[in-house]
Amino acid sequence: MICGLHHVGIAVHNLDEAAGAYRALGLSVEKVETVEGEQVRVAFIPVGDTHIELLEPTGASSPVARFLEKRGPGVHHLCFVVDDVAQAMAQARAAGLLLLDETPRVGAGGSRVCFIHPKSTGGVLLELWQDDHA
Ligand SMILES: C[C@@H](C(=O)O)C(=O)SCCNC(=O)CCNC(=O)[C@H](O)C(C)(C)COP(=O)(O)OP(=O)(O)OC[C@H]1O[C@@H](n2cnc3c(N)ncnc32)[C@H](O)[C@@H]1OP(=O)(O)O
Ligand SMILES: [Co+2]
Repeated sequence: MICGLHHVGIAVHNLDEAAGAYRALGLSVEKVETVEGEQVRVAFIPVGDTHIELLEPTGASSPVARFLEKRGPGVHHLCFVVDDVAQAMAQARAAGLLLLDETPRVGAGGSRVCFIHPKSTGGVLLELWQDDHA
């Protein structure tokens, strides 16, 4: 079951520079971490019940580096919080969506996540997120 919008992922060349615009609006940047598996450095900016996730690539083969090359900086994905990622994946698979993961991968903060290919969702990369520490 989808419980909410956890974050909107934004691809940026430089996380610290990009954070400036959000700080100028009075938002605060929290939880900066590197997620090795995705080759990204991320920062979470709380906004009400959801977050902005800034994504800076840490290597040339990062999916975010490829995105920046092809499309430039901007909105990269939407991430839904789910109560049971395995169940949400099974539901998405049964509906014919193209999952990028057979089993959940490790996301930010040790979450368990799965991505859904944008070509099966009308052009938007989706992430399903189960937070076991919440
Ligand atoms: C830390 C973690 C977390 O929050 O916990 C994160 O979010 S990590 C976030 C970073 N990690 C990820 O994104 C992991 C999952 N992503 C991937 O595996 C990849 O980025 C893909 C989504 C498969 C796309 O890769 P790639 O561009 O190499 O594939 P492709 O050549 O098959 O691309 C097919 C088409 O999708 C488009 N495309 C690529 N990325 C897109 C995106 N983010 N949103 C919408 N469209 C996108 C391409 O421009 C291309 O369009 P045309 O055909 O029209 O040219
Ligand atoms: Co994300």
